[in-house]
Amino acid sequence: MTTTPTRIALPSKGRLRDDVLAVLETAGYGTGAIKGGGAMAGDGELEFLEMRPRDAGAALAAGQLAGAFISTDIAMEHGLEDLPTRPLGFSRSDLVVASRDDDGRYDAGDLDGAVIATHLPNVTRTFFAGKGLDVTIVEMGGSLEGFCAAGLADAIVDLRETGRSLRANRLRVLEQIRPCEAVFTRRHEAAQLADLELRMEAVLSARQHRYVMLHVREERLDALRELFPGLESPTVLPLAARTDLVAVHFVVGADELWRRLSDLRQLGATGIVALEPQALLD
Ligand SMILES: Nc1ncnc2c1ncn2[C@@H]1O[C@H](COP(=O)(O)OP(=O)(O)OP(=O)(O)O)[C@@H](O)[C@H]1O
Ligand SMILES: O=P(O)(O)OC[C@H]1O[C@H](OP(=O)(O)OP(=O)(O)O)[C@H](O)[C@@H]1O
Repeated sequence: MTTTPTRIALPSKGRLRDDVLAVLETAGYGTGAIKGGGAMAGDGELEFLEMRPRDAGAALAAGQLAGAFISTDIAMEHGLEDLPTRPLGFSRSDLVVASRDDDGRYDAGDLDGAVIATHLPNVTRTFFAGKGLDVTIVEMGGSLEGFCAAGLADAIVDLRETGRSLRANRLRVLEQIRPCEAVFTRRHEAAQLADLELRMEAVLSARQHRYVMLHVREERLDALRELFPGLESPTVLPLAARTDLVAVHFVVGADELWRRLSDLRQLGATGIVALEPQALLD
């Protein structure tokens, strides 16, 4: 019996591509054959197709894909927000409304009758309609900030990461619409997709944690548990030729480890090694 491959879109270029490929590679999907040249057959059950994220959003909305690596803003634009979605924690930005900093406007409510440039016409239409404002939308593919700075639009609906592009064009934020990041969105329930999500979950969770090994006096184990409240049952191992110390292995959040490192020292911990796990599932 032949099975139909489950088609997943990967970013063919742009900001999402490298991070998505890195997650897939760590999750054991060989990405060596993904070279920006189009389709890549996967393991016979999953087929990865390289597409612009925008096109992937449109294809997913049209029911032509099982899933896609896209972003919050693209999912909003194509009405995909109700599909099962896994945030990926990278390519974070804010979707904002911005206008020139000397135009006397103070919030988005000041834009009735205005011309708005955007890459996201549906999101923009819905946003202003929700406020009861009548605007003219100019859909663009290129840089929006310069267009607005030149007076060709009254405002833009665009992403802000560092704010550098807005500052360079003397624009300021009138309203934040919502935070955005890379996401995996799927349309189907399939075992291969559940497996992909589980593997990604393990990789993404592992990135936030550290596997810690250290030596400490046995009578300090309770104090160690108090330092890390989530640490109920660390692995405690004897050390060769040492009766005064034990080895302790445990997993903690990466942030928590750095916050507590000097406390660990004060507890008398030595031989501290922290590694990033490849996979972590509770
Ligand atoms: N400055 C940024 N900071 C963080 N994330 C961003 C930034 N710009 C874009 N992104 C995110 O990356 C996604 C893809 O953007 P990218 O520019 O790679 O593709 P695109 O806009 O579809 O490009 P093109 O239209 O040229 O194919 C966006 O939908 C957005 O979520
Ligand atoms: O707040 P910042 O860090 O400046 O990032 C925001 C900019 O990044 C994106 O554009 P991108 O750089 O992808 O290229 P584009 O201008 O060609 O759309 C976005 O459309 C903004 O223009």
